Amino acid sequence: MPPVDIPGSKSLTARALFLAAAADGVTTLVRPLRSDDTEGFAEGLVRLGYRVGRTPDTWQVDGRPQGPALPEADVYCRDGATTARFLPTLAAAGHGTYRFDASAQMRRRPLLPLTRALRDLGVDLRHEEAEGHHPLTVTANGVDGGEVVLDAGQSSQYLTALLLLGPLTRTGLRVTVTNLVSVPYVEITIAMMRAFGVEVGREEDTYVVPPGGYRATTYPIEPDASTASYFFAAAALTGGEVTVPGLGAGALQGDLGFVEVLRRMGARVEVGDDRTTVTGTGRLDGVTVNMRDISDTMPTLAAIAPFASGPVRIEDVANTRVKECDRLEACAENLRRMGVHVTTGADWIEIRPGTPRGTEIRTHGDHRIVMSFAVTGLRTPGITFDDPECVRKTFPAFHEAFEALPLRSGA
Ligand SMILES: O=C(O)C1=C[C@@H](OP(=O)(O)O)[C@@H](O)[C@H](O)C1
Ligand SMILES: C=C(OP(=O)(O)O)C(=O)O
Repeated sequence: MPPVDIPGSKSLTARALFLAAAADGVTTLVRPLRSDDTEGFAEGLVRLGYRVGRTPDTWQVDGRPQGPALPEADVYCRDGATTARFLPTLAAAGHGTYRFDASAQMRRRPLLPLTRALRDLGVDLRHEEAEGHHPLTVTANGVDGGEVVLDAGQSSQYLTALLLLGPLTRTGLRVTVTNLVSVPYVEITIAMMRAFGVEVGREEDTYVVPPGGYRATTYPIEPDASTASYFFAAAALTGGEVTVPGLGAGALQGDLGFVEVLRRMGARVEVGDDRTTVTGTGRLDGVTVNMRDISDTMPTLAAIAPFASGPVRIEDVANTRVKECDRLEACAENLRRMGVHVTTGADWIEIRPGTPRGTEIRTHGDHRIVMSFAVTGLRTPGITFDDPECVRKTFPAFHEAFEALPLRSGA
């Protein structure tokens, strides 16, 4: 079957936009993700006074090492946590008054450890309503730098934001981290900072970022590995085969590791230099897996879990409760509505084998709940969604692309 064309990585696109805006010239992003999150990020840059040009396959950003071009701006971050956490951090390095707000969903999500760290660095940052949530205003006057301690147990994005800020400070930054989740996302950040000319040092739990700014470059965006997980899971579930070009052994994204979970369950997996193929074998074993590093793929696994021959237990995923929705509960709720036996704890979920019944999935406005249970729909007739279009966050054309897969089976 023809290879599946997966759109660009949300995480790489957001970081590349930040780095491009902060760099010392014009940066070109090649094949960026065009979705609500990344359009929102680019629009936020424009509101701050950056120039973002577009061709069908590229975005060009005129970097401004001195910070936003406008002395005042009001930025709406939509549902995007990368936008809502990275852009105020970028603005802090400039000079002006910048207000950030976000959707109701994003307003509920936390950012206090990041805003505390920014305040510890001398940034004047005020929350308008609830402490540690949007909306907020940054009255920026550059950042001197120094040392901060950060609890990154809810989100690695707090650490990424501070690392990205480091080279824009006057003296550099040392960030000591406790409880870090989603470690591979920090590795993406460090690799991308290197591509823009900055080497992050490491002394045990302390990340050391030198001052000196970023160099503009041309940056190709990998296909999104979390998005690819739905297509790989579809192959494993139906006995079909899916190849994704552009994601291979050299990929930056930890979420490609989801294929190793499918391999443990019985699928055939080939990770080449620049492509990955998953082939379903008809076997899908139960598994116990720690998903702390790859928790965006927890719902993908939960959605195929009832078809495994034994229980599927997913551990160490407490922070999935502070994503677009409480994903542990949303997965449990929807599986139970399908008649599947599920138990959950503070940071785990266990799903027993069963035969899911068709139902309307309660999406809670979460793109991953839709895309995950679309995979269940390959084997379960009658699955519909109360908000199918919330996939716009990362993959507006998901339904068309998924429908085009020749994988539907009752097998
Ligand atoms: O830095 C990033 O681009 C992301 C980090 C992860 O978040 P957490 O660190 O909050 O787990 C991931 O879930 C999110 O989709 C994207
Ligand atoms: C958690 C997610 O997004 P973010 O935190 O970037 O809003 C996600 O895409 O699954």
